Amino acid sequence: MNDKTISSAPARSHGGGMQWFLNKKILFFITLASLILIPIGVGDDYIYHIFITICLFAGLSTAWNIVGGYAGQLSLGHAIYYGIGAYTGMLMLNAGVSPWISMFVGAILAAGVAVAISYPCFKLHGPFYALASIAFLEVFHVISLNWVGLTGGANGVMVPLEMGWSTMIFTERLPSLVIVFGLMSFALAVAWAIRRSKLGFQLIATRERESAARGAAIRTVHVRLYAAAISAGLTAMLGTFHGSYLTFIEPESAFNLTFSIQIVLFALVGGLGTVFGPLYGTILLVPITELARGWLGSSAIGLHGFVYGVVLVLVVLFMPDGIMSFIQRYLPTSRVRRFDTSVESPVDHVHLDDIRKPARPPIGDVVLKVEHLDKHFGGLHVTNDVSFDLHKGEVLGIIGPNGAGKTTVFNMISGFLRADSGSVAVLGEDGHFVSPKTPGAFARSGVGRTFQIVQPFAAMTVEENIMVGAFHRFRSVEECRKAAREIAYELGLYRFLDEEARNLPIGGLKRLEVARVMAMRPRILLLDEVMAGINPADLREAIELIKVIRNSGISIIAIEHVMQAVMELSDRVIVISSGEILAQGKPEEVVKNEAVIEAYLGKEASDASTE
Ligand SMILES: Nc1ncnc2c1ncn2[C@@H]1O[C@H](COP(=O)(O)OP(=O)(O)OP(=O)(O)O)[C@@H](O)[C@H]1O
Repeated sequence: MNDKTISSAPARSHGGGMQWFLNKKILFFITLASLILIPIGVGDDYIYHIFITICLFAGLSTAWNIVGGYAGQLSLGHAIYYGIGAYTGMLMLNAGVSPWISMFVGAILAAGVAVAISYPCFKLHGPFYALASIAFLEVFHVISLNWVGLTGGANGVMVPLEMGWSTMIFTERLPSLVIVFGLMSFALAVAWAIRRSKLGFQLIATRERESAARGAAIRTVHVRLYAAAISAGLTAMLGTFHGSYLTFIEPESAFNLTFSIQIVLFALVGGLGTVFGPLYGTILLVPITELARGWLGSSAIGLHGFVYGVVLVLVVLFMPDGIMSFIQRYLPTSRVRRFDTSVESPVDHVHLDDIRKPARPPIGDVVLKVEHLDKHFGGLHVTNDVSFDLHKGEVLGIIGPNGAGKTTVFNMISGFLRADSGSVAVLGEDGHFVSPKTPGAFARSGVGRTFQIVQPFAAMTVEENIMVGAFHRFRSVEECRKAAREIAYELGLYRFLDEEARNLPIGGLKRLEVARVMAMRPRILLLDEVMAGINPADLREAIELIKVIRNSGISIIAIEHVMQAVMELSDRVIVISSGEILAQGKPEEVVKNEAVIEAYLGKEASDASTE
């Protein structure tokens, strides 16, 4: 590995000339300070109320964004958790318990409810998940209306007006502003920390490509449940505060769909999945609607809906990724880059001269046993009694006509498909064979795979994509980042570290696919047509690179149509045709096999392959 070039670069930063007076961080701190200082400076109760509302919704929207933006689960039922927090606070205050305590009780209750609701619902995606979340909101609305003994039914719950910090009820507005500002800042800090943590990487990877995330050993359901619980807990804490602020709560306002939609809207307008987008979205929308309401009075009932609609249309037209994308485009970041992509070398090419080229070790014992795999899709018998072994350090090529069932076999030996019958056993690190069942279990037992149709985490940078794989091996973000840079360097992706994966050309995406899997440090590597569609120069590099990987002792199974690669790399070749193993043996033998020539290669290709 070439650490020297990677880590010794001088620090430099993004941005142009205006960085000295305004960047994203400074804007953020000015914004936060304004939320406290403007109302204090103006001293007007109504302005205080507007700023309290901004902080409340910014906090709620930030909390929602953890599950809606990071995890990509479009919940329209978040008022459930707000309502749970508000009712818990009110009921416990009536029983003499301070909101400072009930806030945490409400958060725990809401987190529990979020897990119970989300677990079955996470199987639903997009609009179906949104509809399910609305249905649950309605259930809570109906329960709160009818459970009169607990919630007071339609009459709601009031609290005695005992002023003070212990009850969170004040005659002045400033203490309420300070509390809600603190809660909003806490929500922002949690969202910021999550985005930089392993959980944040895993949530976004899950949102972008669930199958690739599962292949990288991410427990996709677990990470989304953590997100749901954290998001619900934060929402409930803000609900408890708001209950005390209003001193009254009833089902219509607590479990309200419009309220839920407002929370989502602020995050959408600000920038879905960004840390500070919900804050800016709220700051844009709440004052407009509140001021319009104040100026137009009762003649403007329902006006906020109109205002939201207009702003949403404008944002979709002019800032489709939200206000944050606008800020990111025009304001430099103060982030100091920890690597220098200006290194002189042609880093868009593989550094075959620089990277370790260990001598090839002898082929070892069996590391993977595939026995009698059978798979049907409806009436189609896709895999019929497929059995083979893979040895340590061996490269096994799989070839065959389109639709022969090669990828289906891959899916069964990486946990993405269950075989109808047959078994797959992987040699574990402890020297015993295990039979994993899920993609995560396969990954944990050392099997890493690429996908025929590349599966990048499009909205993440190249570095982040590779880090997602590295999290399988390393705990700390910095260790993962270092490992990701080293692998990016070796695979010729270093110059693109900061580039979003969606901007890479197909050759780059193929490399990224391999890089992510290599970051998992697999002992068995499954490559599904990684040479397809790349140019001859890249093909040469790719073949050499796979030799380096093989020489490091990793066992490889490669589905490949590019015969040059098959012939040069494979120690053994299996030919699959119509779901069955048609032939197997050394590459030079297989290409002369009459049945293989007939079914797959054709006479000319066979002659060319043996030349
Ligand atoms: N989920 C599925 N449901 C139904 N049929 C499927 C499914 N997946 C694959 N098939 C079918 O199974 C057969 C084998 O597909 P598979 O992708 O395994 O072939 P392949 O050998 O990898 O082909 P190629 O070289 O074109 O990638 C094809 O006829 C395909 O249409």
